[in-house]
Amino acid sequence: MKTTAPPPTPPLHFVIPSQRRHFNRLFAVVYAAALLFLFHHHVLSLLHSATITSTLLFISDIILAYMWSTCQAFRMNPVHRQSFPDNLKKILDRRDFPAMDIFICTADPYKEPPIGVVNTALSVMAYDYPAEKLSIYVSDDGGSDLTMFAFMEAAKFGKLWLPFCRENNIVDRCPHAYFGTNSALSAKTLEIKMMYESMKRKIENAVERGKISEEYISCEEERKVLSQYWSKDFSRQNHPTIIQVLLNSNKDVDSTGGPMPNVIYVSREKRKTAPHHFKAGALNALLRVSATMTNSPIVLTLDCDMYSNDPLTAQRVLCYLPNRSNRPNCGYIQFPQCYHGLNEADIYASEHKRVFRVNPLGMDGLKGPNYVGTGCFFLRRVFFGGPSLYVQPEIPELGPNHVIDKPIDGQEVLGRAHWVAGCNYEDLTDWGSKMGFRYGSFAEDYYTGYRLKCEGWQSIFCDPIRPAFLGDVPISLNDVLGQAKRWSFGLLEVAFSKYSPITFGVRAMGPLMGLCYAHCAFWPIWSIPITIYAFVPSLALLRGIPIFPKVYDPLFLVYTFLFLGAYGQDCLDFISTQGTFQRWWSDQRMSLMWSLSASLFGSIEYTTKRLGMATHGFNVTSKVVDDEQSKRYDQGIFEFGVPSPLFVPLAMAAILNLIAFLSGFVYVMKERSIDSLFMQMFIAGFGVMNGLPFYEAMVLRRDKGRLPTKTTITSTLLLGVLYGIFYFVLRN
Ligand SMILES: O=c1ccn([C@@H]2O[C@H](COP(=O)(O)OP(=O)(O)O[C@H]3O[C@H](CO)[C@@H](O)[C@H](O)[C@H]3O)[C@@H](O)[C@H]2O)c(=O)[nH]1
Ligand SMILES: [Mn+2]
Repeated sequence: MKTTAPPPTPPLHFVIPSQRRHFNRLFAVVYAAALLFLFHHHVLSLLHSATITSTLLFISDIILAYMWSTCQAFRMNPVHRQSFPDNLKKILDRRDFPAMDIFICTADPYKEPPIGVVNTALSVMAYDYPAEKLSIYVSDDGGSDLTMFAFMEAAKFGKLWLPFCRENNIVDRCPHAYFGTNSALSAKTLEIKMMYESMKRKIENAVERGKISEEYISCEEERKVLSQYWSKDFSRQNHPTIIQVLLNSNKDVDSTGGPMPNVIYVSREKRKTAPHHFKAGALNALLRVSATMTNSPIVLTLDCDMYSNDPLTAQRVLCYLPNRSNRPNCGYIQFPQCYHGLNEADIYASEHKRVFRVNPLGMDGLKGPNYVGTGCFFLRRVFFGGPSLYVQPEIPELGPNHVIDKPIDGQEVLGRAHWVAGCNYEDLTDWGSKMGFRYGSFAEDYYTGYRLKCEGWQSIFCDPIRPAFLGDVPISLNDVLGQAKRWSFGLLEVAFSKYSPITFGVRAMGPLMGLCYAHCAFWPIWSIPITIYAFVPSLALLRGIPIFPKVYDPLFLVYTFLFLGAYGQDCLDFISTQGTFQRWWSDQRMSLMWSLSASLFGSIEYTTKRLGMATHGFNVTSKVVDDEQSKRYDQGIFEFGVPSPLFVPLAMAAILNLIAFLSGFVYVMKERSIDSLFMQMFIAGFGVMNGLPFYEAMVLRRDKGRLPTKTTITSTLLLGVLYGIFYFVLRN
């Protein structure tokens, strides 16, 4: 009898190990040997005569060596993936696509303009996916009628926008992005554009005036909903739960009669007496509310400033989830954070290429990337214990297998939804500790992903050529540093907790994965060596004191190799992930600035918190753009403007390095030899190169974004004090 082979199934994805792994492994061995040589020398010279400078340099080099060694874990086995959503239809009928719940967080209508949040929502409502299987949940931690109003408008506009995208096969399904880039418009398109502009005007007008004009409220029903916000004791920190089903896929249809996705607005209850755990708390409230209403097996989390850039993304995820990935226990698919509107040099290194694009490739070759807070599709099941250890929620209706057979706008469902969004609901439950998004760190994304990995979940990194999501970046240096300060704080909370990756993580998920997480958690301690290297060599240079080996010393070669090796490899990693040399230069400069300022302040704040001296809140990054600021940003000019303490250590280092370099030059001319001071001259010169935007902002610029004179003066005075201390220390 003839047997016929089953028809070959077309591939949904494949994975290719990076060729670079061989080189990386070899290079790691050579580099480690050089490090041993350096430390051999350090120990000998400390034993011989320990000075303050040599001790400080020793400490710096230990930390740098720690950062380098842990970083190697990312380099041992990077992989690249490709997925083929086009093949999906040959395997899976559209009717069998799993349902998805999409969470969008917003927290402040003045820092996060509602029109932006609406654009994000519309971009995912218009996914190329059966609309009735999508439910969009908006979490409004700002408890604002402005956001509610914006979404009422969006629900109406969506009924035109979705069929329009479908019929015209639009790829940019974020209206703002679409109308911003397309100029030749047909009559139909112009009509939609006018509708969009009119919605935008209303929403922006309401935000500008802080209240919604009478003429914008089109019916009694809308007034009733909005008036909930207008009661006397309603405030952002004190209000009852508001849940509003704005679109119901069982009832609402678009302008062509096709189904619409569910759109549900949620503002969880807030009381001043109950902790609300910031974004993690908001996401957990959404997890529960959505469980009572739709309970889809797949959950996407999105920040309000990150819109979908590719309608196929939800289908792409089905190439991996559920159970199609060859990776056992794969619990989530993470897309990188990519951004639009970066200036050419990306002066603030807002791409965060290492964190979002390079390191995840390395982790994907192990057990998968970490969660980065947005653009991540989870199996709902991951929020209820490890793959083989189910943690039962306190009521069975919240469990991932619970089936809902009641209408989402019925009393029974809504009643339960309100109850689980209550601010005391989590008391005495496992939410935030064993269930849901984890509490205890401002980097709730990092921490949650980390704990899921410890429980045995794995993940997949998906970085398609057309970015799946595009986000906004902060465009002032103060915002950029403020954001990095919050991250530093959050990471230290994990690094020094009982779940520290270095002790707990390494055991729970194996050495290489553990080292990856340990590298990130301790990232803020870069501030120690960078601060020391920014100040100590130059202070010594000012007084003509050599502290490094002379040029013909073999140790000089070791230093050169270590510096060039680390920088060179970093540059290679960066450029080979669609980077340019110019952007790499910005990236290395920002790394120095984050360490010297954001991490330094983050560490100080963390210490004061641990000592019980202060408490801190989650400072939401502003997404509002000032026209003048934005013009300067586009020209690649640094934006200082405000007299922020975050600028002070940076300005101090910039000034010191310049003076030291010049005075070093004078010494060298006098002595007619550069041998003993070369390394310090080089370090100061390097500081000057990186400090160029500062000199310009202090002296040459006259625009509003210059460095405030107050900051320059403060920095100079503090530098004087530092020099005084150093002078005193060196004499003794
Ligand atoms: O109490 C809060 C505070 C914030 N958010 C939301 O959290 C998101 C992220 O806040 P944002 O100020 O934009 O933080 P970023 O620094 O830009 O975000 C990065 O860092 C955060 C952790 O610090 C992660 O949650 C983000 O996903 C990640 O993009 C936004 O959608 C906010 O609306 C809330 O819902 N409730
Ligand atoms: Mn953000």
